Amino acid sequence: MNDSFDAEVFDIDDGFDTPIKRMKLEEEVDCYDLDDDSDQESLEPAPAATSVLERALSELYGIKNLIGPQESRRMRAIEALEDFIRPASLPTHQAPVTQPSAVLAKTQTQRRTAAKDMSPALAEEQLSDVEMLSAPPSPDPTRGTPGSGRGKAVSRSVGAFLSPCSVSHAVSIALPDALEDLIRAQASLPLGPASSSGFTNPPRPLPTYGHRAPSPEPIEDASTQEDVDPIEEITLDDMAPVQGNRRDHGAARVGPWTATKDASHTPARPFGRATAPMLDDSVVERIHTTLRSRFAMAAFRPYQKEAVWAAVAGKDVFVILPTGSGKSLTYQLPAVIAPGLTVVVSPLISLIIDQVAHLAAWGIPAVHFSGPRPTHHPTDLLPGADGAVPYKVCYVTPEKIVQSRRLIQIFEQLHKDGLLDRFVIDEAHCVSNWGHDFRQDYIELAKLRQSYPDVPITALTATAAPRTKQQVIDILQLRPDFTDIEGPLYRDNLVFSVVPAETSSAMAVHQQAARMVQLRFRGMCGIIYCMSKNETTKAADSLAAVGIHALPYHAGLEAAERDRVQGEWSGGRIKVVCATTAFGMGIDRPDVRFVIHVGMALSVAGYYQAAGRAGRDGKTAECISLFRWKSKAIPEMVLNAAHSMDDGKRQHLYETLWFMADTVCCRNEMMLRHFGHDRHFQCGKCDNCKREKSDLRSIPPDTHLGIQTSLYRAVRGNDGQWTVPQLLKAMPGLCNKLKALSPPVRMLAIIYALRHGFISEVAANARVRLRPGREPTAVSELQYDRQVPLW
Ligand SMILES: Nc1ncnc2c1ncn2[C@@H]1O[C@H](COP(=O)(O)OP(=O)(O)OP(=O)(O)O)[C@@H](O)[C@H]1O
Repeated sequence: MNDSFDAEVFDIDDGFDTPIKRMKLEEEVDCYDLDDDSDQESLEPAPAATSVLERALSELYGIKNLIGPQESRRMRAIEALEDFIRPASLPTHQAPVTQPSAVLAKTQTQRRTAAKDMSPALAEEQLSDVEMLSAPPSPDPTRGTPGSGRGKAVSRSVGAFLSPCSVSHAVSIALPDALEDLIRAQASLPLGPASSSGFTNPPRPLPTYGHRAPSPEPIEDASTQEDVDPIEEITLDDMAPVQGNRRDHGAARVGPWTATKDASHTPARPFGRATAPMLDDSVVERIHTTLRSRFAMAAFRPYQKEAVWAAVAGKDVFVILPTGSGKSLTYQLPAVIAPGLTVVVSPLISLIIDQVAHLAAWGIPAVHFSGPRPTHHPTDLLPGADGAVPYKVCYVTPEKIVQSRRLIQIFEQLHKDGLLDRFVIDEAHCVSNWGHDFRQDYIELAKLRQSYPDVPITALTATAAPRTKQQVIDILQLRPDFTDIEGPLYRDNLVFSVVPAETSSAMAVHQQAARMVQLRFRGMCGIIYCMSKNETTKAADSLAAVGIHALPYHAGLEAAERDRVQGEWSGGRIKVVCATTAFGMGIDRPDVRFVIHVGMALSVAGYYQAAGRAGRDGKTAECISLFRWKSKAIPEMVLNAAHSMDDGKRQHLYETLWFMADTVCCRNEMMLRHFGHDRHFQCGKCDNCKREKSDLRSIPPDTHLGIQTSLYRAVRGNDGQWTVPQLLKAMPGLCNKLKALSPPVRMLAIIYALRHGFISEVAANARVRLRPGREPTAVSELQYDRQVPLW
């Protein structure tokens, strides 16, 4: 195994901006707490190690506060971290998957200095530690450093445990971010309760703990180590992404989510990555001052710093952060600092108006060109006699920036004068037809790079799966060295559940939703998402019938009426809006406690986007989908998908149906998988994590094969004359095994068989027939995973 690790060593007292050394290590390095007299036998993460673990877990799995005094929790945490950093299962040509960044060091000098202020006994111990650490490495790699008996930085393939106050030199590999941000994140992120249901896998013992490390090597003076190899600065962008899930159980997932393993997909990626370029101290100071004085914010949220730094450094930036995480600041703050104008392309007029109002409230001059009656003329953007631009931020719709010749002329003029600072493409997933909200005009934004090659571009979105992301990068022609910022998309305050609708009638579902609001969310603020404009009015009527005042909102309303509804809602005068997805992106009321879908979202990403309106204040909020399994519209949709939808839309439909029907897999895991995070995860809060019994889980593997075979035969037997609804209806009669399945599971069985090619669709005259596809496959060949449902 030739795996080596790129590691950086930092002096703890100098902060973590500049590594004092970069080195290559042949093996991973654990750092033990030197103050722990009991040696490695009772290795306990010191506080900083706990922070490191928590951060890693938060980054990777969205799990917070998992590390507690209980051994089992700790072990689960360590198991998770181990999975994160252990390279053993990676192909040898790959670099470690995560940033080789966080490294702690307490120099001997510092320890000697510290000893001066200690009591004689402590000082003696401290100095003895220093002496001990100065000792040359043990000639016997299987023994500890001579005379130590205490923890050392030792090579082993488990984890990184760091203690800032007691480790002499420690090297960590695999932590995703600078420690400075770790501490900030720890300070600013509320820690949610640990998952009550815990992980699906039983916690494993830690066999390597308590064993004497095989190859202790102090990393005290890296320059004397043979494996030191000065390396180019490594950023996360240089790192190869994870190839699949390095946990055995996750690699074998089946279901629509495995589609991300198709050759046409980019590989899965790790949670959370970002790297900030270096900036002059004066610039850094200015950024912090601006944050506090102009935006009245005390500190950056996670990942904002990296994005702001990169923008200020003039780089192209791609930011994928969760809904409500504060993406706007990542271009607004650099816009304030830069000398010229920042142009923001945003898809919705309501969103634009909202942003301009926010900036006005902070005293930042902003203007917009959107809608049929703009309030400004493009020449208003030109600099005055003093040469300064009157507006720092200009919002435009994609249509405007593409079509308005006058506006284009002004941008060209500003560009010539060196006053066009940056283009920002908000909701950048709209560029991609793989995205859930594709907008034709966004494609035209490709011209920005062609017309203004030297003007940097920022792309922002909360919802870009890998394929979408790549398409956005290609279309916008981001420079190869663009700064790539991805935060974990998991929001731990959102509780997802899918509730079967009592009947298939739309009216009954609206009434069910109204009762739910009346009983569970009375007096709270929320949104009811409907599938059609018509439905929004009917849903509002149903709420009125139970005494809850709600207003409808959809794109068909007059602009003034839309503004009125949004104003009433944002101003807190009405609590509930029944809306189509027109009321979505950018809606930023903090205290939305529930989002109920009475109609099916058209994609998982769209669902995430809509649900993301909830809980933006960080407090718990519920995202409920009332799903009409009994509705004939669902098989119709599957039926139509084959001949009327392109591959992307069909994939979205299958995934969404799967998301709704799956009663085993954590809802958050399904969403994260959609976004390319191929990891096993349980939030412990969603309906599936809390569910004790599932008819999916109860199907044993051989039955899966039986169902597969039955489907295959059934379709063949009828000479391919089956339509999807016919088959759904006939299924219970076709095979005993299918009889037992509920309608959702039957639907999943069909989707599964279609996705995996056991049956194939043939579209003819707007009807779809099903034909047998490839032979049913033994479950083992499908790498069946006992932890997750086969369909
Ligand atoms: N560092 C910060 N400190 C405090 N508040 C912040 C910070 N950054 C952003 N916010 C606030 O968080 C809220 C959400 O920010 P923003 O609208 O930029 O989110 P977003 O990531 O664009 O969400 P969405 O994708 O849902 O539109 C805003 O009210 C914003 O003012």
